[in-house]
Amino acid sequence: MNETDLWNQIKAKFKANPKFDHNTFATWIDSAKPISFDGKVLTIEVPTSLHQDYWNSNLTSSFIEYAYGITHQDITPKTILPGDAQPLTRPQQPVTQKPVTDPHLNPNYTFDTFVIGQGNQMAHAAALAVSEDPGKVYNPLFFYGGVGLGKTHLMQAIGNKVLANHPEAVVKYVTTEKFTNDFIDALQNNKMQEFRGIYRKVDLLLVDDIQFLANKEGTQDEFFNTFNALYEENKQIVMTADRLPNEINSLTDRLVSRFKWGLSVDITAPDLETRSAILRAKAKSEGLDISDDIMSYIAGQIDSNVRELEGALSHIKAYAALKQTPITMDLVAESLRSLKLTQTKNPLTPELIIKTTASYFSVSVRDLKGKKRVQSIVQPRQIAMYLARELTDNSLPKIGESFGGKDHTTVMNACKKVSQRLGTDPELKKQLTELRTELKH
Ligand SMILES: Nc1ncnc2c1ncn2[C@@H]1O[C@H](COP(=O)(O)OP(=O)(O)OP(=O)(O)O)[C@@H](O)[C@H]1O
Repeated sequence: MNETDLWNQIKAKFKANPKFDHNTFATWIDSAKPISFDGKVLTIEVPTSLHQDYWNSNLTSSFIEYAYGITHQDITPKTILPGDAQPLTRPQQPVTQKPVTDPHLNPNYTFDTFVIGQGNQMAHAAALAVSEDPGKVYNPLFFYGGVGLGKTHLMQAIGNKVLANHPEAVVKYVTTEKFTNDFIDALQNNKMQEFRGIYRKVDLLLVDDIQFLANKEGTQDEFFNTFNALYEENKQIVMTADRLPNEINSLTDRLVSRFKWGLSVDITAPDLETRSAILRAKAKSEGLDISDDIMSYIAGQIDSNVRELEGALSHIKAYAALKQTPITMDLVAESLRSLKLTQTKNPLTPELIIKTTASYFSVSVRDLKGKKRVQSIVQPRQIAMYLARELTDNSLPKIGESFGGKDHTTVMNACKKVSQRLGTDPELKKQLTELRTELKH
């Protein structure tokens, strides 16, 4: 979906909501122009900085809700002012006859930016081979391993390379969650033909986090059929998971055996040397001046995964900017200490929010996760859902799961109810403030 289609659909939802009257709509919403959409952020241009402020305080949460309803993705708005927009580089005419589908690839996830080391060498080699000869060498290619070790990066590097070599190729990256949502959406709206048209006409299908197929029989069936259709046409399939296919709970045998047709490669945690090399590459790309000693020190301190290594570097960068000092060993040590403190201090999860909200309102956790419809339970439950949405980055379906397996629409409606009541109920505002303070302690 491009920015204009998405924006038009979101705009229609604003228009249909009586909360936004004609004037509000015309002044704040209709005056915005869609600029770009990268799969996560829809950039819109608004006429003045006043509009930006108004968007930030009054429209953002509805926007996110509507965007989720349309795409089943967490999409946030970014407002910019006239003149801020990058000049459009897109050609006026389509250069090829290729169907216009967004591959959803991060352009930074390339082979050039991937540091090879112990733990990912084999995965890198397999990825490169597949990108040079898709559909021929290892099909399917399956990466497995722990979080933040570069599986998504490598998988998308294949996509970027295939597109660079063959601009006409149709490449599609999806998370398993997105595949599942698309499938359910197609079923509910009688759009299976369209769904199959999209998924079975790609040259390269990249599916991330296959472990989320666990316990989803219907989606597994459809995935099996998609897999077969592509495989028979020699189209390349690449998948990732946090474990081997046969270790994924209730993954049907026929899928497990299909996945074994190709090559499964694991990615393991990088050693000290590789971590230092990754840090050096990241620091260079961000123009940071950090000595080798300091680099090794950081790599020695953060030994979990590459995502945390990147997080530590950003933290150090921000810390140095804040203190307006160069990056010295002392500054790094202090910065990492503060990072570790915030990490242990603030593990906000829906579970913790449920527990805190339950004790605040003197109701039980079980009731908040249950189905009782009495007001004394329903309101705390809605408040807990609202806070989980606000204070964690869990998706609506994930939050629903934490509340005893509720549907994402239930969470969405709860957030909506709380937002609406906030305008008229000062007591609710006070309760939310107190809960937020308690949760941040
Ligand atoms: N070898 C590497 N060289 C450069 N960057 C890397 C490397 N490995 C991982 N990264 C970076 O670390 C971050 C996390 O990697 P990625 O998202 O690919 O992990 P993942 O294995 O898919 O994790 P998850 O299962 O949690 O999604 C990304 O920003 C990625 O660019």
